[in-house]
Amino acid sequence: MNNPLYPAFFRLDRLQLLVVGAGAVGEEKLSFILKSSPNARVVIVAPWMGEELKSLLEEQHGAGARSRDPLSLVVTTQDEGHLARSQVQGEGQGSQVPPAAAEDPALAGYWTTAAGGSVTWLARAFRREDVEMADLVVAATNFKDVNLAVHTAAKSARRLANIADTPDLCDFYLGSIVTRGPLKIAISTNGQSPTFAKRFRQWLEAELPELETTSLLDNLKTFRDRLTGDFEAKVRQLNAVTNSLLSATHTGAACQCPAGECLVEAAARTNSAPSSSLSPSGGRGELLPSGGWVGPSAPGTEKNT
Ligand SMILES: C[C@@]1(CC(=O)O)c2cc3[nH]c(cc4nc(cc5[nH]c(cc(n2)[C@H]1CCC(=O)O)[C@@](C)(CC(=O)O)[C@@H]5CCC(=O)O)C(CC(=O)O)=C4CCC(=O)O)c(CCC(=O)O)c3CC(=O)O
Ligand SMILES: NC(=O)C1=CN([C@@H]2O[C@H](COP(=O)(O)OP(=O)(O)OC[C@H]3O[C@@H](n4cnc5c(N)ncnc54)[C@H](O)[C@@H]3O)[C@@H](O)[C@H]2O)C=CC1
Repeated sequence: MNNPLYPAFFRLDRLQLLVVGAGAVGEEKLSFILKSSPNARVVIVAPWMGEELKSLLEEQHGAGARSRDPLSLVVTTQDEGHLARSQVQGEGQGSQVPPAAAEDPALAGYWTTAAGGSVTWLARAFRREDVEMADLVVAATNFKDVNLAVHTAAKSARRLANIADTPDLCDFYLGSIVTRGPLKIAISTNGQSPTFAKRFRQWLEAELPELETTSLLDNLKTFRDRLTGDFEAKVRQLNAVTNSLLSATHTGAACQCPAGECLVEAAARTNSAPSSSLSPSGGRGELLPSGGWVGPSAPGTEKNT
């Protein structure tokens, strides 16, 4: 097996992303990026923008004609994750929009999200100095030579680059993404079958219940925050409760919590690790909603993992 990819989870609110090309592929990349990271800071460079991407940006923030005069754009949104046309302020929004983009005469669109993200569109062809304003660069134009020029510029400026039509030139691949509350799953097939990544994402989305997954992780956080003792004791106790969780899912069977109890307490008894006073609900038992974990079988139950 030759699959040496190393996954990492980027904080896109702390990085500047440049996407070159805004057609079908640019739209696909951006729709997944913005869905997963509505707080992302994105600059798009492309002479024209595809209708689907325009709709994604326009529909989600309501009406408003695109304008080349950024000062005529207005702030409107309230909803987290939704994009709204907003006033570009080179100085005030300096942390959001690179000054070079805010001052660019090609500025053709600007949207912000309530989550703190922004999308800035420069309607012109790529220039190699564009990479200077970015930490991460995605090239998604329909011209191989333009994509290659993006790669060359990114590499000479030591920026990380994704070149959508040439996996061999990519520093990183974009993956399929599943989000369930605090749980984020990224899927890659090492570039072999993006369609499988998409299908596997859809399967996970269907199998992983939103509410239960979220409440399980929220409760585990509460449980974790309440633990006392040294690092080893905490690891032991957390392994104890989650070991029981994995055992229940390993066979694919739903968890069999005794009525009114939960896996935390069952684990506390069988592993005699955390006392029931450490259970997140103070003994009432709410780690798992009644009916238990209904996700897919756990792939393995290695110790201490
Ligand atoms: C290497 C990589 C680089 C990168 O783009 O990061 C790459 C490269 C290429 N994709 C191509 C084609 C398609 N890509 C998709 C879809 C997705 N592609 C994504 C990622 C990646 N695609 C990276 C590897 C990820 C991995 O390791 O598995 C996903 C997961 C994430 C995302 O795009 O955000 C997203 C699914 C999101 C979702 O739905 O969850 C579909 C299906 C569809 O659109 O329905 C098709 C058509 C069917 C097919 O070919 O499978 C082509 C040929 C282009 C051509 O022929 O012209 C190349 C270039 C080549 O392989 O040479
Ligand atoms: N990685 C992936 O998942 C996939 C990659 N691809 C590849 O992605 C590439 C892009 O395809 P589409 O989006 O369908 O093309 P498209 O024709 O829909 O869009 C091209 C975009 O590039 C922009 N563009 C053209 N010249 C430019 C320049 N000099 N500077 C900046 N932007 C410029 C255009 O304005 C437009 O926004 C193709 O080469 C295709 O092989 C295709 C499917 C999936």
